[in-house]
Amino acid sequence: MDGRAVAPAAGTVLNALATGVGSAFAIDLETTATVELIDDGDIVGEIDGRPEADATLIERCVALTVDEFGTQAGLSDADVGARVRTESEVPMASGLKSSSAAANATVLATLDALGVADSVERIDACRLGVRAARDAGVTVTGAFDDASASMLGGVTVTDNATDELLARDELDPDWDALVYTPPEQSFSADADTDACERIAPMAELVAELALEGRYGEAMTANGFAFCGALEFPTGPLVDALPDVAGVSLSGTGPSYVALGERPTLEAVRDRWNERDGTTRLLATRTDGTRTRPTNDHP
Ligand SMILES: Nc1ncnc2c1ncn2[C@@H]1O[C@H](COP(=O)(O)OP(=O)(O)O)[C@@H](O)[C@H]1O
Ligand SMILES: O=C(O)C1=C[C@@H](OP(=O)(O)O)[C@@H](O)[C@H](O)C1
Repeated sequence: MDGRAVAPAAGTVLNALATGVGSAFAIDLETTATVELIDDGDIVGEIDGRPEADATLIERCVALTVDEFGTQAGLSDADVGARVRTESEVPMASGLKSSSAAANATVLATLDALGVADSVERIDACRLGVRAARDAGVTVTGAFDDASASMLGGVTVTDNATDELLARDELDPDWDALVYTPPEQSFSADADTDACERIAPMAELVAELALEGRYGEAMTANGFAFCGALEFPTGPLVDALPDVAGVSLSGTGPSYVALGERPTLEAVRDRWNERDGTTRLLATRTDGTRTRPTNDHP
């Protein structure tokens, strides 16, 4: 039994490391997961092109999904094994939610392989991936904000302490996303959480703006606050202002993301291109994670 699913990456409106409340939006960079269920009891993961990277997250996603839904699919989970593989356009540990995209794609691909993808609510599938991320130790809060944006598309606001969806909305359809990724990596699990918690009053203001639908202003305030706490440069934020709708450090960095109309973002791209690293102009996504036929290559 084979399954396949594809999930988008996301950018940050509000980093949840200060208060547990976070907000993110889906962007058009994708991770595809392929799951083959077999009966030898072992679950083995592989990350395309990254043999050294840790596949625990995707292995745990398959295991939890089979535990939860295998019986409904008529399987006895004791014997269920799997080969799971991800192929990804999302740079890893760069603040663009590679872990959420990998987890969502893997959970949905497993549900697809079990033949139950259409009978499981997407938000419940998302919560399974968040559990796997906590078990694999790749997250601080569980990152339900990032995971829900990637699973549902659009923009979400969540409370990661309770895995509650506080809001789901669509961004201005005229906005695209510009993403600048410096050459280094920054793993969420290594972030300075004490420094983030000190800026909780700023995060509370950002949450208010986000819950009023003022996503652009929210993310700019988030950007300056978290660049301060996590000691990332504010230069890329200033490069993008005042013309963009919003600009922020994405997650725990090192990427930055701006929202706005395409001509504005093209001008910012010229400035960000003078910095070391990669700049991408991407669509935002209103759709989230979805299954894909196994013969439909990415
Ligand atoms: N394509 C992938 N397949 C499997 N696991 C992945 C993939 N991408 C990321 N991960 C997991 O997520 C971790 C990175 O998560 P994190 O530090 O939160 O970065 P990000 O901000 O990109 O989500 C990696 O160490 C790996 O365990
Ligand atoms: O691990 C976590 O709990 C989180 C990590 C951060 O994202 P990145 O994984 O992109 O750094 C942050 O934006 C998010 O709100 C919560």
